[in-house]
Amino acid sequence: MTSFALRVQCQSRRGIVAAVSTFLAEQNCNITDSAQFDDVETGNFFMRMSFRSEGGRSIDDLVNGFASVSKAFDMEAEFFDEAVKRKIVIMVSGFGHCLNDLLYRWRIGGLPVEIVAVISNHMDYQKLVVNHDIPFHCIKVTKANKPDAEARIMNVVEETGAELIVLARYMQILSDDMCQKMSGRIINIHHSFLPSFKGANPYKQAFERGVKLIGATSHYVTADLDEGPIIEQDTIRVTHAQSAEDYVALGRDVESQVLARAIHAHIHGRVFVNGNKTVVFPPSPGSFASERRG
Ligand SMILES: Nc1nc2c(c(=O)[nH]1)N[C@@H](CN(C=O)c1ccc(C(=O)N[C@@H](CCC(=O)O)C(=O)O)cc1)CN2
Repeated sequence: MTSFALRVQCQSRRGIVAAVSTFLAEQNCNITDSAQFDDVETGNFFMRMSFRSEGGRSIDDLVNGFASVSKAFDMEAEFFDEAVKRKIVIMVSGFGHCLNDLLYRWRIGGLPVEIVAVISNHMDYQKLVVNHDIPFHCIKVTKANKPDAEARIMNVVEETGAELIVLARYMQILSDDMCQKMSGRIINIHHSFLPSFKGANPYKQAFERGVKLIGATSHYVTADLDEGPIIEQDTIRVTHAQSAEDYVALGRDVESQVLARAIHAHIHGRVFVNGNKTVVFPPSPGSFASERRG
């Protein structure tokens, strides 16, 4: 029995949930999980439903059948098969802890994606990546060659059919054009609890400010550096006795965990961009793939 999901966003009005659930029942589908959010400030409505098709309906059957409901409520609607793995490209610079964490989670089945390529502006992690039988591309970036370098990056994305780029501590600022072209399809991990300490060296900034908490933020990438819609965040405590170098070491785990949570939410269709914010629905039951030995 196939497990599908449906994402809906539209202007809020009465009857949306009733119309969608009635449609699914009429298609012999059994709803297994449902979440919705009615943003009274913006009038935007968001819904995500997981369901099992007990009548052998295909995605195309559902899309075609749903057209009248979608039109009636002027919806943006997307059906997807929850078993189909999203294709992702991971990008990294000099700090490889998030990449390493993602590769481990992927290897044990904890991150159900297809990693179609890893791209870096350094060679440090070429062996690690190739040892996972994943294509590795080293694309050096300078201020002079940035347009050409980004063209090569986009070539990898297009040739592999990647739906998502993950910046796993990739430390190059992407052009406005690339951010526009890939809007909602690039996730970054920033090593601070945004909006504090944007830009380069956030741990140094935090140390000089004398904070008692450091953190990490995963967000969609926009042209405005580290200003994109936030998907996930977390923090850990620090003390007066620790240095900025200590923060770098202490921050690794929280950065890796925050990024993994953000990617998990995105690939399961649980994240909706709502202006400069996001709506993030909780994981569906059983959505954490059964892990196996690493
Ligand atoms: N257009 C965007 N590009 C990137 C974003 C973003 O939000 N919008 N996030 C960054 C990641 N990042 C912090 O998380 C970050 C990366 C790089 C820099 C920076 O100042 N880089 C300098 C130096 C680069 C180098 O010497 O290697 C630069 O690019 O000129 C600040 C913050 C990823 N890209």
